Amino acid sequence: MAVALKSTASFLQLKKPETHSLNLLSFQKSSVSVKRFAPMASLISAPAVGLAETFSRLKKDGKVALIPYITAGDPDLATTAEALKVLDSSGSDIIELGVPYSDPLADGPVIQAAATRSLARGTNFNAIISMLKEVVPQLSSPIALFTYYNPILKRGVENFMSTINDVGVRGLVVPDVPLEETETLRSEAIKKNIELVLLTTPTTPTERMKAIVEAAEGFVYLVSSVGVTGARASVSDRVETLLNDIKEATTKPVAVGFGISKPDHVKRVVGWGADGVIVGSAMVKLLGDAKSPEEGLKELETFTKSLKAALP
Ligand SMILES: O=P(O)(O)OC[C@@H](O)[C@@H](O)c1c[nH]c2ccccc12
Repeated sequence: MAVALKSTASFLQLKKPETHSLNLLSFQKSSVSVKRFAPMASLISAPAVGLAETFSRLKKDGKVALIPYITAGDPDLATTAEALKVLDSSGSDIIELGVPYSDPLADGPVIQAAATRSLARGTNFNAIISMLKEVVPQLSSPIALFTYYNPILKRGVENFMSTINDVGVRGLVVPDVPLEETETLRSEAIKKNIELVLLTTPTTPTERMKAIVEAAEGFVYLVSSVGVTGARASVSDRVETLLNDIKEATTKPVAVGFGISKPDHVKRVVGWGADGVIVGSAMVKLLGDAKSPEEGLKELETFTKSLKAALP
């Protein structure tokens, strides 16, 4: 599927709705988070730290956020649960967890294949939510859920936000909603304490980029190159200029993703002033290619540590 990611989600295409049913969950988290969100403690639990706050803590120490992405349910949800813990303890600062979707139009072959395998195994949204309910209390990194728009629409925006908030998700990345359509998403997200990350790309016109960064919560996601997700040989020099342009428009943190797969890439992007680096396909490939879940998790740990070591 060679659909190019042009400007933020200018490629919105709504597909047929899925058939998952809504499953509202409520649960209590650690005393720390209950204290932190005392007024809503009976309904809502969330990890102590959100995305924007994670960035400001790191910045104080001159550090840059490591943000791995993995697809939920590949090879299976039990392994995803373990992978989240491994990522968390190997130096990640925020973890982006992808909800597998049948028409992942911004994804390259690696993530597409992972989503296909995951769906073939029967992974669905409710199962991901149940898994997160168990695992989020064991993590110190906040989770940003990545999903295409259709699963949100299917459940209703308000219900979707409540559901993910109830299990402690702190951020949301939705690649196929144009800025003009994010209003409802954003207001419902804010009500439920979810930070809605917005994306800008090399083809986003400056004025539009300014509107995007103005509306972004948590951090600004700078897509490093046009096209779909997937490891690339190098990170384009243009990222430096793009980063400078964004930094002129906002003081919000900016994380760069798309094609970052090696410690060298990480160093380059950090040298250009990024506040965070997002690494997806390279992580997904390790888990997908491994002979066993155990082997995949070991490789994930080694790889995450090698990226962490490349950060300040
Ligand atoms: O896979 P890469 O090239 O490392 O890119 C990041 C990434 O995987 C993650 O953020 C992502 C997965 N699917 C996406 C679709 C659109 C934008 C971003 C994403």
